[in-house]
Amino acid sequence: MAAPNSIGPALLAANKSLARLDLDGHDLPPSPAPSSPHAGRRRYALATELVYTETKDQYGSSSIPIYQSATFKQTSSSGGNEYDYTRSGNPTRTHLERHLAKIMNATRALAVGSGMGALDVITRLLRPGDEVITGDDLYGGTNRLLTYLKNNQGVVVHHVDTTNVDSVRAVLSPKTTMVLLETPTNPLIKIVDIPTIARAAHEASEKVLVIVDNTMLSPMLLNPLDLGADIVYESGTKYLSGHHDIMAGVIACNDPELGDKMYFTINATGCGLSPNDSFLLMRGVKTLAIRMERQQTNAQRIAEFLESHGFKVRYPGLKSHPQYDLHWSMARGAGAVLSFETGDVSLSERIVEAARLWGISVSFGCVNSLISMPCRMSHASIDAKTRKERQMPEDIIRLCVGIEDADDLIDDLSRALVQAGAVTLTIDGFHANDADSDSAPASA
Ligand SMILES: Cc1ncc(COP(=O)(O)O)c(C=O)c1O
Ligand SMILES: N[C@@H](CCSC[C@H](N)C(=O)O)C(=O)O
Repeated sequence: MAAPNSIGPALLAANKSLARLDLDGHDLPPSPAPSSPHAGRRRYALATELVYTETKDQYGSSSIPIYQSATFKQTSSSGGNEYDYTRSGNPTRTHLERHLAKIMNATRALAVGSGMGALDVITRLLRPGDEVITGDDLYGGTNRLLTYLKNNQGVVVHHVDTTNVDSVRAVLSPKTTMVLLETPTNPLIKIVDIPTIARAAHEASEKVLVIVDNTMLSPMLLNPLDLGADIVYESGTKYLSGHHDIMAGVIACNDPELGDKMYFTINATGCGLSPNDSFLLMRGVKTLAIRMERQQTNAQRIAEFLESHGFKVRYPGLKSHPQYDLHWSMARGAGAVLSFETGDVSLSERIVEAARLWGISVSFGCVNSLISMPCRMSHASIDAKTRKERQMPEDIIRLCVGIEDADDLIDDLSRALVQAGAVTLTIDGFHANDADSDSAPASA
């Protein structure tokens, strides 16, 4: 991808002798070392930029060292060093944040201890009486935090069907301060029109911030800031790190004032990502392109396999997805999370429990494939009544596809489907068994 703007190399060279440079050879910002305002400039295709970083330490280290230090010595009693304390800033975290800003097409990125930590930092911009518009299919933890803010902080939260722009317009008002979107939604894989909603929101209220949770696609497949969002955040626990060995959250924006306000919260509350986890996230990000490529190829095959056997599959890589065109007008890929229904909760239970290669686990975006029942697991914090009102099928199974061999994954899923009694194995292959429900798989 072409760089939107590149820093003039001549300008950098001219100032080099005067400037104090950090590990990346960037001018050092004033303490406490926020991400550089020019961090988000890309020169190469994303797959290259994910890998390409320069550390310019005295040893020519090829990956960022872990500055496992809580405090930093100063040259005088009034300071004098870029970093004083890791809660306020740490060289490993700064290196990661600059790298993230670049790949998220942002001027500022901030790394915190989890995806929910990222949303907490963002929602601390809200004041009592502020109004938030968000979806009716949302990650359970997001729903929980918004409900807390509604019950305890005087924030008004409207849950509407964000796939319908008119439903959003109907509740937009000058009091709206945030519109919080997920696309594809977790777990119903509904697609939200970011540019149209962002335009409508900005027309309705000057102070509105359009926030996109990009956890399901990652910057590899979607850049919400380029589509009109003001802030993008995601759980770095998922695709960005890719191995389920850390918890992390990432926030990015292009407004320096907004970046400063969120940095203030991170420093004040102490939720910045640790040096060790910053290192691991940095390492994970480098393989994002190759992991995502493999994960989506696998996911596409599995979605087609299930659909061809009569299951109702939700995946934006399938032409049958009702918002296929909208998804592809915004995104560069379909991601690797899909869900399907069986028509029967106990049948779903049996399928999940019969799988061997697919780990029964919450989360997604990892190299391992996972299977789960969202209503009992990732979304159990949404009470049963609300789940029903929001039309979340209790039998829905979510598959989070990893990098294993696709044939092995399909074989294991086929075996689980047969063992659970969802399909019958005949001489011609698998045939879905009918269940007494509208959403049951049709007979193949
Ligand atoms: C869409 C989405 N957003 C945010 C989060 C929160 O991320 P974390 O678990 O890293 O706090 C999750 C999962 O937990 C998620 O699925
Ligand atoms: N017990 C956790 C559940 C985390 S769900 C993780 C992930 N976002 C997913 O969708 O699988 C909680 O209560 O938050």
